[in-house]
Amino acid sequence: MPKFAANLSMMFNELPFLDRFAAAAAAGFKAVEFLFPYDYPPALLAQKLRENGLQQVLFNTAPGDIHAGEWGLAALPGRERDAQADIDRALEYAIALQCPNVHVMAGVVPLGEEWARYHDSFISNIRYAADRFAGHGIKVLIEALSPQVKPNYLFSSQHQAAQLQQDIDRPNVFIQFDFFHAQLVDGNIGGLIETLAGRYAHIQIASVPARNEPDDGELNYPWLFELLDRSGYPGWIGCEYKPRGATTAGLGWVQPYL
Ligand SMILES: O=C(O)C(=O)[C@@H](O)CO
Ligand SMILES: [Mg+2]
Repeated sequence: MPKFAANLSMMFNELPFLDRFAAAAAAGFKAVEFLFPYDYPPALLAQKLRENGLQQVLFNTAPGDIHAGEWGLAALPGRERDAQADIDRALEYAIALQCPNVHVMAGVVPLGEEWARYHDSFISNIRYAADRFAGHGIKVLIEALSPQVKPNYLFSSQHQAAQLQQDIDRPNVFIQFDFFHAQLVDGNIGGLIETLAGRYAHIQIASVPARNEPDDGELNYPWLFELLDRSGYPGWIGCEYKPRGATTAGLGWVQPYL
């Protein structure tokens, strides 16, 4: 049976952020993920999780200067100190929130820059994160982002993610397999579920192409959920979608699984 985590950055947006925990629990979710915890002290977020009987299953390292076009620092040559400080800060939150996965965001490669230099910085910073997190049993996740959402991100394909994972060569580094991006870039989601089995530790879902509830569009989600079960996927599935209307009104698709 698939296990679903509410994404509190996208879902329950009708409410202030700290109220979304209770709303997710009231809707029947047992786990949550979100992009960034850094506006709140770790103890406050831990309290929200505890009060609502929720498990935190994923968050990201800080994005850097979003207004300057940054979306993660781990691949940026010359920014190693900042990237590693962000990784250290994420580790503090992961420990406080008992969160098993942290997505370490790579960053954007500006046009005209040499991709290989960014690749090498990414490998080195992800190894740093993996070694820091290993003693705490925390996994480092890397995620391919489609150009439609994040142009010139370091990597966009699941095949690149798999190659990077191999190059990084650390046992606690896994792919964050987002079906929305994967369908836009690679297709063949069923084939990827099977060929990459064991190499992804977290999944995210949304309809394609609208990125709404996973009950419409190109992907047949009930079929994919069965395939994930058959493939023995043990992890969480993050609901990283933009509700078409009120969040609770769009939860019909998840009712059989909660
Ligand atoms: O955009 C996504 O997809 C994510 O999962 C974010 O965490 C990173 O852009
Ligand atoms: Mg995602």
